[in-house]
Amino acid sequence: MSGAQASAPARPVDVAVGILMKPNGDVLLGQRPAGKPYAGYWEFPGGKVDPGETILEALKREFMEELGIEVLSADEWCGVEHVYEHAHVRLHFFISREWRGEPQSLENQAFAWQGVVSVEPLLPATIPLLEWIHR
Ligand SMILES: Nc1nc2c([nH]c(=O)n2[C@H]2C[C@H](O)[C@@H](COP(=O)(O)OP(=O)(O)OP(=O)(O)O)O2)c(=O)[nH]1
Repeated sequence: MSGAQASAPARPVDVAVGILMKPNGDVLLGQRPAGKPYAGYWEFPGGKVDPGETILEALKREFMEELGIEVLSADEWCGVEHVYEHAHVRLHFFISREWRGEPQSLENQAFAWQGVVSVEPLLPATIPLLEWIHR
């Protein structure tokens, strides 16, 4: 392989991310479990889109797998690309105000409802979103 090929950026991986928002503006954050890159960092729940899945389908699947929550509706809000050492990701952020169920820690992760987000550290690509949410 030539040097040019070796350093070419990998195609971004699509990630579906959901911001559950209560009527009072509180949002749900989760802490990345041990064994994943950036373990212990806080993020909005979500995960990678599987082949053949729409982004919304991935969002619903991840919320069910991680938290036992059925997302009833979600609006696509914004997209952010970020290059980490472990991956180049394209994050698709959705806001949901309609879901069924209470969050459960199905992957042994911590989670927290936050008004003013005070958990840390946060995943680097997620930090700017917190400012935008409250605008
Ligand atoms: N869920 C989520 N991922 C985020 C956020 N911000 C951010 O940079 N990411 C990045 C971290 C990861 O590189 C990627 C999500 O991939 P992941 O590894 O958590 O996905 P997954 O649950 O499908 O993981 P796996 O099955 O491969 O273990 O997106 C965020 O707010 N929420």
